[in-house]
Amino acid sequence: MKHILDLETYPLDKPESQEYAALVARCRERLAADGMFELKGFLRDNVVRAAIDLATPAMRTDSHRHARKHNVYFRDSVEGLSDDDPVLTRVETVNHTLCADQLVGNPVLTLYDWAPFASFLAATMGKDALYPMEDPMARVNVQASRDGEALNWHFDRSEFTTTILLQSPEEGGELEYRKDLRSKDDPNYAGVAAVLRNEDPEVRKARLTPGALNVFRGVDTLHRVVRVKGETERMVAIFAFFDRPGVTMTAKEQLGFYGRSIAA
Ligand SMILES: O=C(O)CCC(=O)C(=O)O
Ligand SMILES: [Fe+2]
Repeated sequence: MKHILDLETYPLDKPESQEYAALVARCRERLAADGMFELKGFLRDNVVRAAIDLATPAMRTDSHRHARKHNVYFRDSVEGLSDDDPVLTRVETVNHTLCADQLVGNPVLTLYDWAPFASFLAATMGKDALYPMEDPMARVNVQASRDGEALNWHFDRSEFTTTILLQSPEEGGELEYRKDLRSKDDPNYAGVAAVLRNEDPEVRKARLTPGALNVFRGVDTLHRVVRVKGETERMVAIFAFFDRPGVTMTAKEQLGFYGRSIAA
């Protein structure tokens, strides 16, 4: 793993060490303060390059182009809101996805299956454990956004999202986010509508660095990727972990997300 990750700076292989404890503490502080932490240079530069080179040809020919209109909840309706409520304004998302079965040999999969990675993420999130999925498609995705495209405003369905940016576009592609916009007890619809109108001064923009590990609390943090501009596509690896082992998607979910389905 030392050829893939910078284990001198980020000693994920030494969970008993003081350095590991200090790293976990730093990540937890950032999560509490910013709703996000970023570990720059986590994936080694030559590995980032290899991950891009391996994914790019398949991205051109085999990726699933997913274009959809959705609201921030990815739901058709929300109890207590009329269908024309500004909170349910539909925004457009376009991106291109490669699934784990199309990433064979890619170092992002090697990282995903390395158990200390899941343990480290769990520790930063204050969880006892996290487990990789058993779904042959959903485990790891590499998503590309091309000129004029982006993942639009949404809350995540899972509590945390774990990504590594592989390639930045020439322009755009930043992660724009509004921390703690809602909570379990308060959906803050007025606040959601204000962000959608571009009227919330607390929205922040993070320019992610290729190779950096990024973890954020997307369940209460409204976020989007800024529309990409230019020839170079934005490419990001997205890692799916759950707090129980053996999670899979149904065939219907696979079809909905990826336009095809394969059995686990
Ligand atoms: O592409 C990114 O940086 C964010 C991805 C994201 O928000 C998601 O997968 O839910
Ligand atoms: Fe998200």
